[in-house]
Amino acid sequence: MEMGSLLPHAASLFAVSMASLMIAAVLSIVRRPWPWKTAAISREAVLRLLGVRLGDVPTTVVRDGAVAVDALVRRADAFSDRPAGGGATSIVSGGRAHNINTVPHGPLWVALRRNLTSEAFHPDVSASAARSAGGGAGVVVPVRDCLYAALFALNVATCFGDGVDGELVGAMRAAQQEFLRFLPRARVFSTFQKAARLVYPDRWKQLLRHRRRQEEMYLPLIRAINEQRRTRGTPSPPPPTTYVDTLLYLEVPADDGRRRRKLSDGEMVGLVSEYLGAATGTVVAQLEWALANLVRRPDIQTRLCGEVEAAAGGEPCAYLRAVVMECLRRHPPVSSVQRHMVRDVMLGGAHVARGNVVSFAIEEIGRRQHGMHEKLGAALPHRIFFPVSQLHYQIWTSSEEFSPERFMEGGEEGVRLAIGSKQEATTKVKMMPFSAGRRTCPGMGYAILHLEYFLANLVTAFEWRRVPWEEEVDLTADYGFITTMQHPLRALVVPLSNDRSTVV
Ligand code: HEM
Repeated sequence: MEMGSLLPHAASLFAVSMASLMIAAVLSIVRRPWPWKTAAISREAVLRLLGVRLGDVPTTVVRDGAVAVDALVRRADAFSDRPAGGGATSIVSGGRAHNINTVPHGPLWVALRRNLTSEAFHPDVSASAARSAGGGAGVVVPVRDCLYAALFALNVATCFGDGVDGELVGAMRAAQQEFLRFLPRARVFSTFQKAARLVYPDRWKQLLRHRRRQEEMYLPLIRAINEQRRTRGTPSPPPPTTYVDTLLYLEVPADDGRRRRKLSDGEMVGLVSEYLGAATGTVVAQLEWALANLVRRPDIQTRLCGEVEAAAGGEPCAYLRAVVMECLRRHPPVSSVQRHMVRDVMLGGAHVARGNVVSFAIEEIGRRQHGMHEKLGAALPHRIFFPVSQLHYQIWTSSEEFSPERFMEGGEEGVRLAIGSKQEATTKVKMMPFSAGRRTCPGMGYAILHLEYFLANLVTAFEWRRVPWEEEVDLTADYGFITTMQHPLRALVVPLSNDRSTVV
């Protein structure tokens, strides 16, 4: 072989070896314990300095209701998918398995969502679970933890039935809360997962540990229900009475689009975790915000309690609904919703490229206050703002004030809670706490039922007062996965039936 023909070969060999050496060097640095941990500089900050943004995508923020509804409802085809990385099931399965929240729009989404709205929330299923959960509201000490325990127990009953051991319910609750606190950190695995796993090996192990714990708790219960169903199921299986029942019945489209298949264990665990998480955290946050406002405004509390007591016969309670609506407007538990763009679009005069994310600032839409986006943006890391210029603000009267009266007859006009269809999208949009369009929250009716039920009972059983030796209740928000009170509510709770007082 001539020297001339060897040279390019040697050069490419040299280049390959150098590249391998560099990759090995980078990996060995990345996998070593990071010295800057001790210097209080985060791994994310260093990677960002180097221009690496794992799990991050340029984001356009929409702060105007009309633009939001135009996109989410009228142009739903382009705005139907969320960005990847919203759930452990999809991350752990490398995008092969999903829950409702993460599955791309298509036949599987239709099947899973229809099952939740038409089967699990069917009055027969909810009623049987509600009966079994009887008295789940419990005793109120301390507010957030107590509400969480009560709502979680109720949702476990609607999910698995009433036979779940109390200790196991407690363990499931602790695991679910820990998992939800961890979930935002798993976002780095949503894109370039292999690289992210090398950079964050401990975080990846943590994610797998969370997932295993859920499997260990949920799968035996799911299998027991399946077994019961099979033994009772001759000649035909009994009608479903819980969410898990509906999932066991369900057949979803197979990948080939022609056949049907049953859900896998992984999918079931993900769907159960989604149900327990979505149905508990949001409602608890709303109830805590509502009670905090009632402590600050005894006049509203007195009117509410009076109305509920007078309506003991079961008439609708307009003021109770107004308090719930005002709470959803003023403190929506989900501050923004995101869409992953499947194609280039023009939005409110701005060009948004395929692959980018559009974030709809639904809290701001319900409050109509300039400057809010900076606060929300600061809480969500790595946001890039392309403000949409077309702002048709329909300002509420004193939008920061908690005023249920605006939802009573003669109050402010043009408010809709659900904006599902293209016809409805022509009405004025003043708030959208459950979002709008195809992926709007399927749990809206269920959530409002629970909010009214719990609130009505809490204000008629107790009086909620400010703790006299403490500061006024602080309404500062903590914009996490769900928007909660930064300083959990403490209130003096006086049972209305007798005179014992309890500080919670
Ligand atoms: C006050 C209570 C609640 C609020 C404010 C709320 C709000 C929301 C919002 C804003 C979204 C995102 C919609 C979008 O991306 O356009 C959502 C999605 C979702 N919510 Fe709720 N939610 C609540 C309660 C519930 C309950 C009780 C459930 C019952 C299991 C539930 C299940 C879901 C599910 C499965 C999704 C994903 C829907 C899909 O991708 O098709 N939510 N919710």
